[in-house]
Amino acid sequence: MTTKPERVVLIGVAGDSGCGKSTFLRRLIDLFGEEFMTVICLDDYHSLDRKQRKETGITALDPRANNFDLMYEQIKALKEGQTINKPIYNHETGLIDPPEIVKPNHIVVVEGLHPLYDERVRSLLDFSVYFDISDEVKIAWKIQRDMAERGHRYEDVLAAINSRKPDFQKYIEPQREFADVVLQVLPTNLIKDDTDRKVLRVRMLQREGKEGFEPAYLFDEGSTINWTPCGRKLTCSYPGMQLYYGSDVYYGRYVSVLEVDGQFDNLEEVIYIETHLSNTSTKYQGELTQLLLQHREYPGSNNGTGFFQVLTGLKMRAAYERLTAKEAKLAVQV
Ligand SMILES: Nc1ncnc2c1ncn2[C@@H]1O[C@H](COP(=O)(O)OP(=O)(O)OP(=O)(O)O)[C@@H](O)[C@H]1O
Ligand SMILES: O=C(CO)[C@H](O)[C@H](O)COP(=O)(O)O
Repeated sequence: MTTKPERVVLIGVAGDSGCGKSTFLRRLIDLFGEEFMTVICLDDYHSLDRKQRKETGITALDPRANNFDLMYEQIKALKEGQTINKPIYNHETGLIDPPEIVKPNHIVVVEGLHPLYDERVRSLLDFSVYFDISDEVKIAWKIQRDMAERGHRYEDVLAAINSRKPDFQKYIEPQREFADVVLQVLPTNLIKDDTDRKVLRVRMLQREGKEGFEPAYLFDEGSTINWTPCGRKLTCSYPGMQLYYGSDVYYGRYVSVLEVDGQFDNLEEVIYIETHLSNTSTKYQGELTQLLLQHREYPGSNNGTGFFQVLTGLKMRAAYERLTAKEAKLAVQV
């Protein structure tokens, strides 16, 4: 950590395992810097270890396998600037290790399965994102990772995903109602019956009416826009690229929706898209493109997943700047 923070800004990153949270966290570190930001993985609040879960048949997604009282107390303490003694869940052994000391930092990110599940924890968050990956894409990503990197068999990966599904639907998915941004990753509409899942349709749902959060928009705020970018300015090989902007109602609340379907052939040309967006919370024209270019090797950099992850990160930075400026202002007033 750099200096002692005046105001700890708390960010929630929610989603199932294998949905791109770690990639997003790397993008946040690029924006905020490692020293400035501390990540708390909520797996550390598992109250049942792997053996106990196996014996009881309770999954890690089930709230009964997690200690929300301790999670709340400790996250609240961090937000209040206090140091905590956080438990550690060891994914190698499946056991709960002795706790570690965590100090407050300017930005504290709580990431994992349940950052928005418990009403008390949720109320502490200053900004949140939920990664909503459709089953088709989730399977493709998980199979790719677990087979290539972890030596798992195709049938085992599929069985693992299916066995998580009931509790996922009961306890994890409903949290998307509470997120400020939901990133939906869906199969493309540009290729009929696509099974490759290389080309993706990605939607960024931005909550309307949150104080200080100004959703990004395409061309004209409040309009509905379908945009096929000019092929001379944005090179896209088959099946091309399609963008959309409009508003929708999500869990009974208004959201602004941005959508990118397709992939970028040439990342430098993303600037063309960026210049047609407003409220991006960039510091200079081209910053979004620059951030993407900085790590073209991150998964999804050539499509809407990377693009919207960067945009969400920029919105989090704006929230941080707004909240700390407000806090500083209040401090001056008293
Ligand atoms: N945008 C993307 N495009 C393509 N593949 C992706 C993308 N994001 C993630 N993946 C794939 O999914 C895998 C999991 O991503 P990541 O590690 O970021 O997820 P996670 O939510 O942190 O998972 P876990 O909680 O299990 O660690 C990556 O190794 C990669 O193979
Ligand atoms: O969904 C998960 C979050 O990452 C894990 O499955 C959960 O934390 C249990 O971990 P493990 O399988 O290593 O016992």
